[in-house]
Amino acid sequence: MRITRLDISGLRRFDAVSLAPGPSLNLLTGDNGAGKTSVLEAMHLMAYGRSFRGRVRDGLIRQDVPALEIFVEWEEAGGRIRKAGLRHTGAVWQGRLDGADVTQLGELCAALAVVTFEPGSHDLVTGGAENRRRLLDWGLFHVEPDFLRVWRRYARALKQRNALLKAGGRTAELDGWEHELAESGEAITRSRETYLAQWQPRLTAEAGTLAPALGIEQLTLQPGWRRDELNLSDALLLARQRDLATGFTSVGPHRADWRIGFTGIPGRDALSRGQAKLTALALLLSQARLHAGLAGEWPVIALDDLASELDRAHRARVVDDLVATGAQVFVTGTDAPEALLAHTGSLVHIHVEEGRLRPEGQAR
Ligand SMILES: Nc1ncnc2c1ncn2[C@@H]1O[C@H](COP(=O)(O)OP(=O)(O)OP(=O)(O)O)[C@@H](O)[C@H]1O
Repeated sequence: MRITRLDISGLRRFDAVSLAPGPSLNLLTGDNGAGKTSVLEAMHLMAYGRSFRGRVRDGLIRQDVPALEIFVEWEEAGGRIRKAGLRHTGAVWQGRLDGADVTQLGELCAALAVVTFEPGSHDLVTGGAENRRRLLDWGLFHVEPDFLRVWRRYARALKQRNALLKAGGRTAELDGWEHELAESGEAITRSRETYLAQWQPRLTAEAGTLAPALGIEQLTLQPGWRRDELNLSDALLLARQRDLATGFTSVGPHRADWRIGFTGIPGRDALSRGQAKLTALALLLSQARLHAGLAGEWPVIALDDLASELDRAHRARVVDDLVATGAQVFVTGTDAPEALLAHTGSLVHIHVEEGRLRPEGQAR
């Protein structure tokens, strides 16, 4: 998919700006604090319902306005033009998709696919399980039509069971919600397992060029309970007394994680910061490639501050590979990385200056 128009207002320092990106490489340059990352944040917000730098209420809305507004128009591989709008006050949001109101933010997120690599992405590798779970489920939300429905069913049952646990829980009611949890939770886990198995060879190939010394070969799901010994229904029953004491559900796919297997180093704790970044990039790019295979089109790729994240050789390799795929790519930087200038024919260069956007070369 390719974004053909992006309007942003009231986001960080932007008053109201509009961008008509090119179909291939888009470079956003400008001084520190000019607003380059904010452009990627706007796309990310539409695609994920949150920024990679925190929630909307944590400072995303311009100081002097009540709400931020984003409008994105994009073209799908088959030529269909899609439009999405989002207005967010930090507490309340309104969304539109293709001219109709949406009731769930997830509808916007399922429509627009953006993969973002940013300075915090190493957290996917070295940080806690939540971001990894979210990344895995992002892939599934986009390619498995029923996944969102099953996931919501699980989330609802989990909320109900937790509420019952806190209230001292009656057995019959707990039985009912545990049945729901077990059914939907097993389905979520099967989907995650299948997806990871499809992802693994692509990750191995991507990591083989980006970070061959690490020997990344395996992706292993940790389902959130001892699945090799018992099914989720039994695991929930077995955990019930403990869960009644603590007031929350201790087993299930909401506690899942997945691990990357390294043969070249002892484990993820041995990764340098740069290696953690390369591993995260390999994860994101291989997932984008998997998405392209399963969904039939590449997601939009956003690479924030590429020059400070990667060395010269890796920058060139990543940019060259992405240009060859035909994906639409956005790159930010204080200067134009030489890796991009090698692609002048397909490059759209935008200058970001004090919250304004100007095609490079155009008079101020
Ligand atoms: N809520 C807000 N209201 C007004 N201005 C804001 C708000 N939040 C952030 N800003 C300003 O918006 C700008 C955000 O810049 P952004 O992080 O997008 O810049 P950048 O060009 O990517 O910078 P860098 O190169 O330093 O990473 C900063 O100047 C910041 O001070």
